[in-house]
Amino acid sequence: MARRIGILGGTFNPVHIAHLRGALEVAEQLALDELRLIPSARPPHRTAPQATAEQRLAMVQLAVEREPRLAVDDRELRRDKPSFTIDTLESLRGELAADDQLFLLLGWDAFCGLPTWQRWAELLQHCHILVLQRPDADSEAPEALRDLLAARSVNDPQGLVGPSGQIAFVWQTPLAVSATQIRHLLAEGRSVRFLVPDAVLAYIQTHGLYRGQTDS
Ligand SMILES: Nc1ncnc2c1ncn2[C@@H]1O[C@H](COP(=O)(O)OP(=O)(O)OP(=O)(O)O)[C@@H](O)[C@H]1O
Ligand SMILES: O=C(O)c1ccc[n+]([C@@H]2O[C@H](COP(=O)([O-])O)[C@@H](O)[C@H]2O)c1
Repeated sequence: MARRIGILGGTFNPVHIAHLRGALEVAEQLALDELRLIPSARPPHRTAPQATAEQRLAMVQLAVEREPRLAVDDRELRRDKPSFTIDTLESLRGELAADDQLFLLLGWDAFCGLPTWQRWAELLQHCHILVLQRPDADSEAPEALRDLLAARSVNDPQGLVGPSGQIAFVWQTPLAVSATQIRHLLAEGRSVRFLVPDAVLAYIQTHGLYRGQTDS
């Protein structure tokens, strides 16, 4: 039987409750067999984060360790080049059966940036795209995405058929939390308790991450 696999890529600098809650809610709503969080080793559109790829991976591993619906995939740390999503999808597809369904989760802000991604027009050959609403983001889709949305979007994520090729919007509990906000709070010496899992908070404290810096 075809499997249903979701992936959420991110810099996860650090991973926070909106990533985790969104991933869990989508996994439940779409009855996914697996939802993998994939830390970006070298985020293509950002300056290098202060936390190393290994530290960001470790925080994601701690965050999901007691949640059987969520898993971590470290393949982007095993590639010695920028973490392009098309490469990740091609590599995943090489491990799946042809009829397995692959769902790429993107927050609204990430989705709006799609036309700037490496070989972006090929992404839907490998996966469906699930767009997560994000309360802290602008609402207009860029012009470059209008035709794609008109041709490929379906109203109900339950209506996504086949292994790849369509776009749907998914509901998640709106959480206006960002990693930027968390880094800023930590730089100011303030608490981020309840914005990240306790195990992630302990890791940040043990490794002295995000102290005295205002970004990245
Ligand atoms: N609060 C949120 N609600 C919905 N989606 C989110 C939220 N925060 C992040 N995402 C999505 O999760 C994915 C990974 O995000 P990322 O690791 O860049 O976190 P971030 O909080 O956006 O980080 P930063 O503040 O450093 O830009 C992206 O697709 C992003 O849109
Ligand atoms: O493939 C690309 O060109 C590309 C460009 C920008 C971002 N991405 C991916 O999008 C995900 C979210 O990125 P970010 O920078 O918002 O954390 C993460 O998995 C990145 O690797 C991918």
